[in-house]
Amino acid sequence: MLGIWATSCSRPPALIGLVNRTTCSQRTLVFKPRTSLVKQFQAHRPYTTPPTPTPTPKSNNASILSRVLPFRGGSQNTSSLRKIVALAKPETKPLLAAIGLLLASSAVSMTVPFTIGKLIDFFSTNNPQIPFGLSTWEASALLLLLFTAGAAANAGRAMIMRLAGQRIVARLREKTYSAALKQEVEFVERGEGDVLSRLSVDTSIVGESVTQNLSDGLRAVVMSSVGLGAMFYVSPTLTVLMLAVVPPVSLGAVFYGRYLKKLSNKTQEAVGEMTKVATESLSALRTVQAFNAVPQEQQKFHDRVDKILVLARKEAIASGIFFGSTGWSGNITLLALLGYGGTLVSHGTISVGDLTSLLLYTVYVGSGLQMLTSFFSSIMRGIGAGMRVFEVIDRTPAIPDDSGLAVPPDRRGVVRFEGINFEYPSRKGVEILKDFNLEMAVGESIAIVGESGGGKSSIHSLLLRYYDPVKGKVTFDGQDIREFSATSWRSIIGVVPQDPVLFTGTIATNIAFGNPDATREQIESAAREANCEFIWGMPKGFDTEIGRLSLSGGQRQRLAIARALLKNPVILALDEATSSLDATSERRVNDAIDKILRSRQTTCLFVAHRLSTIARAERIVVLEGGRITESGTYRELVTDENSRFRALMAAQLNAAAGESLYIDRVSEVTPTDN
Ligand SMILES: Nc1ncnc2c1ncn2[C@@H]1O[C@H](COP(=O)(O)OP(=O)(O)OP(=O)(O)O)[C@@H](O)[C@H]1O
Repeated sequence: MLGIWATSCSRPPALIGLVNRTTCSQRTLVFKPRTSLVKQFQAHRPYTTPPTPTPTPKSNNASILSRVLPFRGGSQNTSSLRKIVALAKPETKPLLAAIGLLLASSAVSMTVPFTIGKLIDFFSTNNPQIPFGLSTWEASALLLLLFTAGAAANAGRAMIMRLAGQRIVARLREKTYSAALKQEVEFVERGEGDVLSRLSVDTSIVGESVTQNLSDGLRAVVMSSVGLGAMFYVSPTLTVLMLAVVPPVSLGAVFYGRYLKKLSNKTQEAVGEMTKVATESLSALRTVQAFNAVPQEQQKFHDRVDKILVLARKEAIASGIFFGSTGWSGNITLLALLGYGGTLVSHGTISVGDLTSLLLYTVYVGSGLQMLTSFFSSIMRGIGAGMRVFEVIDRTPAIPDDSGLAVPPDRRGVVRFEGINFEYPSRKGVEILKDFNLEMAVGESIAIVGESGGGKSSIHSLLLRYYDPVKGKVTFDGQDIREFSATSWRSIIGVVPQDPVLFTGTIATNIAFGNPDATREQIESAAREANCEFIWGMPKGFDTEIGRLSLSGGQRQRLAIARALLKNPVILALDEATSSLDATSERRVNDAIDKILRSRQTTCLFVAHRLSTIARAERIVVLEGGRITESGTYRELVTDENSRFRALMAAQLNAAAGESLYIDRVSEVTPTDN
């Protein structure tokens, strides 16, 4: 009886979560861009997400629910529950159909114990009577039809529910993904949003809780209530005897459920730690192998896996005790029922068939109660997962991308950084830029130089509105760029990052990234302008898959330049890779830059490290202590013996080679217009 339902119980929810999380972590390894991963794990400073406003419950029902549900953060629970229910709204029709089918199939299965009882009585009496005056064949055919209809209804219910669940998950994933893509980079890149696991694991849990759980929960309610009613009908005394076992088992289930939830949370955390270790070392496999740190990394991973095992052991012991004791108490009740029921049969109070029906109904009620227990724990998990998912969906990005004015694509204007103070949200109090001022005329090219970590790339981040300044403003044509919609503002800027990311796809789709409507001609022309001649040398040319290529730093940079040029940008932000390129690559990149400077009216802001690039800019500004300390043409700064620029470049060049090498190199460079 109880033993039967206990052993038939599926894997505890916590374990399901564990498996899913592991799968998700594997996905993380595949899809996460390397740079952001490394940044995520190298960042030791905690980043606090802006608090999500806690919605207040609107209806009385909601506040009642919040008191009933044993979960922290009542109003968030109810709001999450409400949103989960709202998600199921488009599926109302299929869900209603499934509920109808569920009731039909449950009604059929509830007749099984009754039918078996009647069959036993039928075969054990001398003069059997079939109800409604049916013949044996007719009764058999009717039963066969009934059970077939029940099975068909059950199959239909399962299919409809599963499909509806998957559609809900799909919608939820898309909503979460588009909400995540609109967040400011800080939220996603620093991993605080934990977007990937919300996207894969939490959305599935929510989908399960609306469909599978709803279906199981309803079935459980039908099974236990109808079963109980039938039992009272057959024998009230025996029913009361059987019910004696319910309170202790329910109490045990509550304690077990809570313990399981606690363990499950700890397990999720431990799995998260394990994933972090694996992601870190796998994304830096070259370093791990170069330093022969494989055993060290294995040990780290082993420690995390061990932690999960310890928790799994606790969970195994708890579930063993719970299911063992419920099974034991169930079987004892069964014995008591059999003993007492047997006496009633021998006294002729009830028939053998009635006793059998009663025992079978007891099993149904038991299964129903068991299902209700897991139904509630799954609902709890669904609500918890929903809270995590809706946190992303409902989050207002710090820099909204679609509100604000549109910038006409042909608008030209002066770009000004005016009295900017800037610090990263994760490093409050550490000022990267202090009263930073810079004016860029239309079509002017400026190279920013300065010490590593001085804030050069941060200027690009402000220009692109990945962040907003704490004080001051960036203006374009006299207008604060915060007045523009971020999407529209970014559409006129071409970006060449330090470490360009190439996406899965062909060379052509990568150059056309963000410009899916670009023609092949436009793509080829941008590639030509960016000196990407290597593409024509490939057997499949522009249709070569990126995944199969191992491109050099210079090639990647030129592809990124082509990608930026295809946008026909008004402003070009180029962040030069710190690592040096080989002489040919450097020349090809510089030639491409030259072409842009000569042929376009594009305002260019270079974060430059190489002398050969720096020399190409019309103006060089030196960034020190968060502000510009020097500005001038290359020749002006290089010929001024006391210039900060000279000192900086000298320090950056090989110190061992000394001043002479520096001077040699300086004299090798032939600036364009300076
Ligand atoms: N997202 C971030 N959150 C917190 N701090 C950051 C972030 N990005 C950069 N920093 C820090 O801000 C400072 C300036 O960084 P930035 O990348 O702008 O310097 P940089 O001059 O471009 O350096 P490099 O020449 O080495 O590329 C550094 O101390 C860096 O560690």
